Amino acid sequence: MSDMSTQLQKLVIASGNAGKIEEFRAYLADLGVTLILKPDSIDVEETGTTFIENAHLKASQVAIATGEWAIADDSGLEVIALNDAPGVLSARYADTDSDRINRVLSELSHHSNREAQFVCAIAIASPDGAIAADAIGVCKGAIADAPRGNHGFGYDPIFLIPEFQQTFGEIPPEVKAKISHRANALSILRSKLQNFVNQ
Ligand SMILES: O=c1nc[nH]c2c1ncn2[C@H]1C[C@H](O)[C@@H](COP(=O)(O)OP(=O)(O)OP(=O)(O)O)O1
Ligand SMILES: [Mg+2]
Repeated sequence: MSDMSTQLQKLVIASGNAGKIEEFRAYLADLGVTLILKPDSIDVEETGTTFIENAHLKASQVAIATGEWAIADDSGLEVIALNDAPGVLSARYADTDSDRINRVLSELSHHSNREAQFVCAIAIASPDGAIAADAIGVCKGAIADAPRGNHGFGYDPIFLIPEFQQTFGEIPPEVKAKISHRANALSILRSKLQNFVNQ
């Protein structure tokens, strides 16, 4: 691993989520690495019980399948009053984004505690599938009474940042990029990557 600076020129984004991919492109634009998309044909089963396990699975398997470095993200919403659900099952909580949002809102309607956090685990794997670095980031907030705003993706319209009294659906993307769980995880990961990326 001593000559990584010459190895890491291309990086596959191991995700099929257009919202995440857009954020990765923005957050990693200054890395000086060519970002490539994962082919749709590579589909990794998320069999882990934690965000970090699933991030490792996605990064390793996409790296091996493409023969390139790969970066993966496994993330989700933890609602305190729902015992941290939907958690790792966030993407599988219902069939569509709006159904997933409605399920959280209806399950939370009986509770007064609306505290929640987004969690993001990120892993980067070398072409042989070995995990070179990983990191976890969180972003604390609360669940809004109803969806608000059109920015972002997934649960963003119901994720309220108390400091702004706005949801991630209302907050501009460049502000989300400073405070999100994904931004926090990537900043930790980047400090670990400094040894092998020219930045
Ligand atoms: O910033 C976010 N803003 C809103 N919602 C978010 C965010 N970050 C994660 N989420 C939600 C989307 C999905 O319901 C689940 C992630 O599930 P997760 O399996 O990691 O991603 P995914 O299946 O959508 O794409 P992929 O696995 O191909 O990367 O949490
Ligand atoms: Mg997924």
